[in-house]
Amino acid sequence: MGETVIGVIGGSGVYDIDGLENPTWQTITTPWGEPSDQVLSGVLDGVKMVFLPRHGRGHTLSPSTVPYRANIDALKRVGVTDLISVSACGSFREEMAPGDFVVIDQFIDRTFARDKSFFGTGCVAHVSVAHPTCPRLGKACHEAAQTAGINVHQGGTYLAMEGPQFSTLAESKMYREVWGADVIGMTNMPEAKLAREAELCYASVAMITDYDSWHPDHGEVDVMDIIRTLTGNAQKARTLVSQLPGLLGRTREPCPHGCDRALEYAILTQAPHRDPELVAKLDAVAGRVLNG
Ligand SMILES: CSC[C@H]1O[C@H](OP(=O)(O)O)[C@H](O)[C@@H]1O
Ligand SMILES: Nc1ncnc2[nH]cnc12
Repeated sequence: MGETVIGVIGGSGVYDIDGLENPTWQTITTPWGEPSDQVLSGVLDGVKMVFLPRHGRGHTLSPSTVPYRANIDALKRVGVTDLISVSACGSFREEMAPGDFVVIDQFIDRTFARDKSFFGTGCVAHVSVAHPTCPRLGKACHEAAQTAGINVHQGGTYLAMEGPQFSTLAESKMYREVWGADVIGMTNMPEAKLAREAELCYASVAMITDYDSWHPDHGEVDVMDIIRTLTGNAQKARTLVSQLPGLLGRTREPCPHGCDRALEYAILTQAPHRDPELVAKLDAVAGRVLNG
């Protein structure tokens, strides 16, 4: 049994969280560069919580320049065990309306201009992302959203696009009709893959802001409309987060789905052939298996 430390990555519109006891903004140094911002640490209902605004306070980082590896390393380094990502998304489903939340369970990764792994030459690892989110944590997010009175959908496929421009109409229709995606955003990849490599339980909550461009009655995405919906969504997200300590508890058992042991058999490079510099950089992410 270990201590629960809840991590929250706040997407567009979510630059802080409410109600933390002893809130402190702290600078975390990582071997992967600077995280998006300082992290806000504190205690909520007796459970440690750490918050990181994905685009930085003031929203200075674009989806392609968010330092995903530094962010995940920093959260792992400060002890996060259970990581919840909240993100503004477009919807491909009539019933997933602006203002609704969707607990994501699958991804289609269309991003191409980002570092996608902590591993590489000198320390090669292959983790499974067949089930890229933690079902236990996803269930807690669903319950938290219901308790918070949010119209929430359990399960959905998130298409991660590179951006920063929104999709063309042809892309929007293809993602929806041919590929079967439910929501679209620009940031959950490689975040989810990196969280798995760092052996973190990861759940993603999509906050729907718009119908992308496919919907005949809604026309194209308008950032002013998104921002209007985002403000209400951000408050709902903070209410959802405030329910999580009660649902997750102060202590945790090993993840029943194995998220916290994802690297157990994943590293292929034999010990004498590992690059000591890369191994040193992996201290937080993979120290459990490399130095254990
Ligand atoms: C607000 S418009 C597009 C912007 O919002 C989403 O950000 P996040 O996923 O961090 O909430 C989307 O991915 C784009 O970055
Ligand atoms: N339609 C959309 N496409 C990509 N990212 C988004 N974030 C919010 N709405 C979006």
